[in-house]
Amino acid sequence: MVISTEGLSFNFGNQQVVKSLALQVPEGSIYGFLGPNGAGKTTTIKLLLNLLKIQIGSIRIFEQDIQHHRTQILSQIGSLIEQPAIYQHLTGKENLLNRALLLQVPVKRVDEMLALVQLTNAAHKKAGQYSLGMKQRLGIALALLADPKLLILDEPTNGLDPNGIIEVRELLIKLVSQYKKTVFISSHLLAEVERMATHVGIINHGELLFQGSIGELQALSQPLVCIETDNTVDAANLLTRNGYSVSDVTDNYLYVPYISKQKTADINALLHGSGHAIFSIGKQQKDLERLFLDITQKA
Ligand SMILES: Nc1ncnc2c1ncn2[C@@H]1O[C@H](COP(=O)(O)OP(=O)(O)OP(=O)(O)O)[C@@H](O)[C@H]1O
Repeated sequence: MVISTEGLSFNFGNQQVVKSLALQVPEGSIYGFLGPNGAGKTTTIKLLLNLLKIQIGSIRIFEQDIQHHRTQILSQIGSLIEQPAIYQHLTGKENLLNRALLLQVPVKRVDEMLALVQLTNAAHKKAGQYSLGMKQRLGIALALLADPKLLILDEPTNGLDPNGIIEVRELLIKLVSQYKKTVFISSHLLAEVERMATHVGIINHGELLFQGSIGELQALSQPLVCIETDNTVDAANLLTRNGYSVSDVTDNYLYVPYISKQKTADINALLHGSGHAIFSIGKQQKDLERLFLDITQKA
């Protein structure tokens, strides 16, 4: 594991904002750390980066305890929390050159990083004139300058337009697939990370409610048969009278728990035989956003 925490808890005064967290972040993963606003994501990230002092529990990064190997571990982590620290009056390239000098990184990395985050054409433009998406990418380039093995990003897509979100997403996928990095990314929107995350941790009120691969998360949701028909209320009553349970009814659709292909065909025949027009019928996995809301609202 690249990150593993045990019994990690944190209080602000008498408010417990992180509760006995056991994070497991595998090497080479894009780990989506999800939770609604105020769930405790930023606090957890600050603990991982040693910006807040551990009160209870332990953190191991690269299989080493952060309290004993702080400098060594942190030199291998690139991070972006809240707004990237960018000098607005300097160009993108000057920002990177500045940091490269500070970190004693070979200057040729600057052009490589500009190319990686697709800012080569904007290298000589003042960072203050960058769009939000460009600033985030510059922030990621700054975080990558020292070639860290692990990238920790706190809500990097916050406030970006759909194009900006896609650009950041594609960059992160490239970092993992081509450059073998591990990426830990927090978000309050599942939709933003579900297309890139390989693993997910869902936190609410400081507690980890789910952790696993994206496949394991999907497997939690029960598949449904989604039926598009003319009179959904009548159709739902007919199905109920015939022993089917109906999960949901809307103006155009009704949903029945999926049992088997044969049962789906039986439902189709039953509705059709009773004069209902079936416009479409098919198996549907509950969408992840719904599942995310279910998980976070139960807590
Ligand atoms: N410095 C602080 N002093 C006191 N309470 C704090 C402090 N920082 C955060 N909190 C509280 O801790 C809780 C968790 O906050 P945190 O910022 O970790 O959540 P989050 O999941 O990152 O939310 P967001 O998406 O809104 O940033 C919140 O109730 C917040 O008000």
